[in-house]
Amino acid sequence: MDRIALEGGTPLHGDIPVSGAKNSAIKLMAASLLTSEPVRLTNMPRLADTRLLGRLLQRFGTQITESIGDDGQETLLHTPEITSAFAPYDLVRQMRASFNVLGPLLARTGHAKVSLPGGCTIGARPVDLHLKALEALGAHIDMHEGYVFAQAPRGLKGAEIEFPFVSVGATEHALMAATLAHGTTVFHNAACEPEIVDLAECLNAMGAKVSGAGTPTITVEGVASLKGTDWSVICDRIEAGTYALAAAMAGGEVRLTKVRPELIGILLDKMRQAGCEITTGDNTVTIKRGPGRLKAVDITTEVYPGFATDLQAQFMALMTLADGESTVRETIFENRFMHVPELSRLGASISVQHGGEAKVTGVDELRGAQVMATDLRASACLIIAGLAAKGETIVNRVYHLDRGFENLEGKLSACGAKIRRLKGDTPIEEIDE
Ligand SMILES: CC(=O)N[C@H]1[C@@H](OP(=O)(O)OP(=O)(O)OC[C@H]2O[C@@H](n3ccc(=O)[nH]c3=O)[C@H](O)[C@@H]2O)O[C@H](CO)[C@@H](O)[C@@H]1O
Ligand SMILES: C=C(OP(=O)(O)O)C(=O)O
Repeated sequence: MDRIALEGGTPLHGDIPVSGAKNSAIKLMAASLLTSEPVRLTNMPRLADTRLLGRLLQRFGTQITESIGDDGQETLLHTPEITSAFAPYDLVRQMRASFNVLGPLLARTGHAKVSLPGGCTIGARPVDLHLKALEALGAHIDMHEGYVFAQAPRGLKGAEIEFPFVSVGATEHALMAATLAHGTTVFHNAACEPEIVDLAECLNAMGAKVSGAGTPTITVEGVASLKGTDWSVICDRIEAGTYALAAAMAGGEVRLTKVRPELIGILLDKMRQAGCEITTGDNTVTIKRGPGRLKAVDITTEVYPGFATDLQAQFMALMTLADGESTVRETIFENRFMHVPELSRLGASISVQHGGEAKVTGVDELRGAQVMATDLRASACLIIAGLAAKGETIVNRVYHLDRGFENLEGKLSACGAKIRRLKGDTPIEEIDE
């Protein structure tokens, strides 16, 4: 398994282009199942998750062609016919969002058998809201041997659906299914994340009738069929935020390009409060940090437009070196502090309290050590910490990172970071060569 080696202490200078969003790309790929015509996704990130979902879609009969065009990397997905509506455990367990093929398969064919999902181990992450929403749309759902068996032989039908709490995945899942339902569906308490808007707009370009995406009430008038389209994947706000925090941690001056600054507004406010100098342009964000120490700032994760849970670990890394004590509250997932013991190996001072709260007391320095990446964003947090730690940090188990960050070493080393990938089982003693 690959590892990342970092030599901390070098300020970053340069441009970092932000890729298309993983969390949008994978839903858009699933949405392509809703039509027999080709869907061309541009500004596509090439990630372990997009590759894995591609393999799953191929099992259903999707033909996939990858190329490069005017809007970056492209993936053409074409499913003239669903040849199988079976999503096996081995593929679905590796990535939570692959469960979202259930709705499109069901809407298009009237039946599907999909394994219960896996994904980052940051909480129990049940799929009850997904299944209740599909049932409300008229699906008959059975579960046995770890599989969901769904049937709607006469098609799905529109319904009024109130989510008891906000779920990004359940909103996206039910939204896709509702596009082909008979009649009108209204979702209340829907998620408002930018990736939902991206999905809804792409579905509309395919001929769906979705309105209200980006607000808590989404209305979908079902249509008989959808057509193909070309769609540019929205920028990855989590990747953008991660590099903004990396620049703040390492010092120097970094300009993020191909980004929509308004999507990371809350993060940038928190970084300004901490003492970073931040300027935004139409599609750029510049982060500058001088030699002084940053100030401790508190954060609480919330649904969009609040502070993103997917940036909590990376922000905590920044706070480990800030002046004072900061409180980090995690309200979305019940087990998303797995990075804390790993940051402690680097010398951070953090105590986790009951109820999803961590107190971070800034220390004068971090020192390089071997650490273990436990999930995707935790991996990014360890990379950020390693950029400032004295000496060498080795991040083990980087396959998590490869799920969601395209060419991370390339992007950071282009700005002067001393970072490299150690392939496979390179012995630790060879690391200093
Ligand atoms: C692939 C993808 O887009 N992943 C993102 C998505 O995950 P995901 O879609 O899994 O996140 P949700 O918004 O659904 O989860 C929010 C909370 O609801 C709970 N829940 C969810 C569904 C359900 O049926 N029952 C239930 O109890 C979850 O356990 C969690 O505690 O949104 C999260 C919150 O912004 C992000 O951290 C993830 O990066
Ligand atoms: C938690 C994440 O991914 P997933 O939902 O696929 O596990 C993430 O992107 O941070």
